[in-house]
Amino acid sequence: MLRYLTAGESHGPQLTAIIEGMPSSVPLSTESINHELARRQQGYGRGGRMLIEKDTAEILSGVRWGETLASPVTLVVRNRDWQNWSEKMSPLSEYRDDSSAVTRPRPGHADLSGALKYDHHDVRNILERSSARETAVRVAVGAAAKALLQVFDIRVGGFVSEVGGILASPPDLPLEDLWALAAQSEMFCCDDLAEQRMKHAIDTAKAAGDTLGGVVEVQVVGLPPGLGSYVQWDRKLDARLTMALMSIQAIKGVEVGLGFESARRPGSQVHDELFRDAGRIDQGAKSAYYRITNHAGGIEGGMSNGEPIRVRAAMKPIPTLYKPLRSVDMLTHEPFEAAVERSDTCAVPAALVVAEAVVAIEIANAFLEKFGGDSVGEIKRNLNGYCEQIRNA
Ligand SMILES: Cc1cc2nc3c(=O)[nH]c(=O)nc-3n(C[C@H](O)[C@H](O)[C@H](O)COP(=O)(O)O)c2cc1C
Ligand SMILES: C=C(O[C@@H]1CC(C(=O)O)=C[C@@H](OP(=O)(O)O)[C@H]1O)C(=O)O
Repeated sequence: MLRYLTAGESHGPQLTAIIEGMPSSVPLSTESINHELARRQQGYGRGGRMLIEKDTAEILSGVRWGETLASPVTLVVRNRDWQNWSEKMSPLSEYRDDSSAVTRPRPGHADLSGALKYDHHDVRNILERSSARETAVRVAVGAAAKALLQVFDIRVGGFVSEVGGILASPPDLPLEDLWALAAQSEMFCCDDLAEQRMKHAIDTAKAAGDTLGGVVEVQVVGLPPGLGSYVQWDRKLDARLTMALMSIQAIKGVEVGLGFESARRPGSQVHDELFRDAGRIDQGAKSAYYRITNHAGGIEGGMSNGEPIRVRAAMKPIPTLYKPLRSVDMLTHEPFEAAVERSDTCAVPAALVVAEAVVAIEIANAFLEKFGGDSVGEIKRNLNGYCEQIRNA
């Protein structure tokens, strides 16, 4: 089983992750992690913070000579902005300055509920950890999960399908070609016209002091059927992916396959019919069974069914607005209008990269549960044995 924890504040010195359960002999380099970190910093609509940060990862344990050892992997992403905050964020009591306390909770953030829950009078004690800055190191963990999956030819990618109500229409191409197209576009959206309209909508929202959300779609290709299980609620793959996606800051909805649309259609237009072709095995498929539609999004009964997994996540608009929202000062109990120094206008492309990361982590976890072993070699033997078992099914 793959487990991880992250630590670190948005304006503290660094973000740290420890990954436990990584098997031995997975190729892992800072270059592959940095590639994902750079993708997360891309995207039209980000604010001033992204001009300060140039995220790179350090691997501080669990990897030797480019391969994992099976011991815990420690990853660190440093905050460049820390140098501007070292006194305000110092662990030393002599820097305490109650006059700088943030007493004005921002609507749409963890600020107010967090201050009440943890008995803090300075909202900075909440917002530092609830910030989506934490997603930088989760993307680093996701890069490690992608590296593990890559060994078994399982790949995770995606694109932005909607921003501010503008829908992208990706061309009808294999998923990996769509990922390549998305990689060339600033909004990761595979549709030039939609991209232009999205950017214009972001400019308009920004000029009006407003913000925009959107929808991202993540796909996984190369999975055998049978990851996850129907036998217990917390083993269902769709439930686990949904939780992982909902754990991303500002994600408010998740759909698997057709999702909510399946509730509007009759059964004949929802369920994917089954076919079998023994020749598929010779062409590298793991199962002779296939479907010509994939409305289920690659998951039936809480298990991968061998088709590509397709999940979507909806991101709400960024809650910090230049157009002030009303709130209440927790010190004076007076109403006020929240003033902003800097914030993103739209971070949907960044959320796509985070969504890919958490999906990769959860898929890697389910993969290790099914084929678990301590080394890549052992997992390969387990996977091959299973493929042999289902080959003539
Ligand atoms: C990549 C990314 C960047 C974000 N940037 C900002 C930002 O600049 N300003 C802001 O107010 N919220 C930003 N958010 C959203 C908040 O972190 C999030 O809405 C807040 O923590 C409350 O959590 P909740 O929306 O899940 O309830 C961002 C979220 C993500 C995923
Ligand atoms: C730092 C990142 O995102 C941040 C997420 C965030 C929030 O409130 O969630 C607020 C902003 O940070 P700051 O308050 O320092 O300007 C974003 O820039 C990042 O994505 O790396």
